[in-house]
Amino acid sequence: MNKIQIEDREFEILIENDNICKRTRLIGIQINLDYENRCPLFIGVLNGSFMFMGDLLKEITVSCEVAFIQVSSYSGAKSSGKVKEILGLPDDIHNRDIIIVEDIVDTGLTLSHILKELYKQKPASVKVCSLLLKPAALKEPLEELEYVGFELANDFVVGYGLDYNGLGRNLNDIYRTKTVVPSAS
Ligand SMILES: O=P(O)(O)OC[C@H]1O[C@H](OP(=O)(O)OP(=O)(O)O)[C@H](O)[C@@H]1O
Ligand SMILES: Nc1nc2[nH]cnc2c(=O)[nH]1
Repeated sequence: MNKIQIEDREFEILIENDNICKRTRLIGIQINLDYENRCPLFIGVLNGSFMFMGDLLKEITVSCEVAFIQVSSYSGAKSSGKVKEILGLPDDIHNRDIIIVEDIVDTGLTLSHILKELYKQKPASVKVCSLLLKPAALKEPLEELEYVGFELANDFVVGYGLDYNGLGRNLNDIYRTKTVVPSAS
């Protein structure tokens, strides 16, 4: 299935599931080496990370724990407008080795916010593992970004956990918005 339609948008295939699995296996091997004799706590950022987290964890052989958080945006009472709240953040991460698992890092703003909250509990270490990264969209460098599956251009992508209007998360492959070729006139 090279082209798909979700609501008003057409998408074309970008990364096949086979390649995602191969890359995930390599990331898993690297994490197993880096965390030998440690017990990292993997924290997945919902909703998008659920599929990557599941497949990544199958490759992890070191002793580890798993948790999930969700970052919700809502209009707070503050006049500054949007406030982001982190739901489900474990409160016992002092001195723990944390690996945050994301499906995608785009501007990096979501991660920056999560990292700021995590550091308040003084963990031993924090690294980020993201399946996808859009380097050109990053607002500022993220030194915690240690494991990256694929670097992308600034296209909107869906599938393998990522959604368009809530749809497409169940797709096995990753698709990008089809480039519209202007018709000659
Ligand atoms: O780097 P950023 O520009 O902050 O974007 C990255 C965030 O966007 C997506 O989540 P989204 O808010 O779409 O929620 P979802 O995971 O529930 O789809 C993704 O899962 C990241 O958490
Ligand atoms: N589905 C989806 N969510 C995102 N969040 C940040 N960038 C993206 C993207 O390209 N696709």
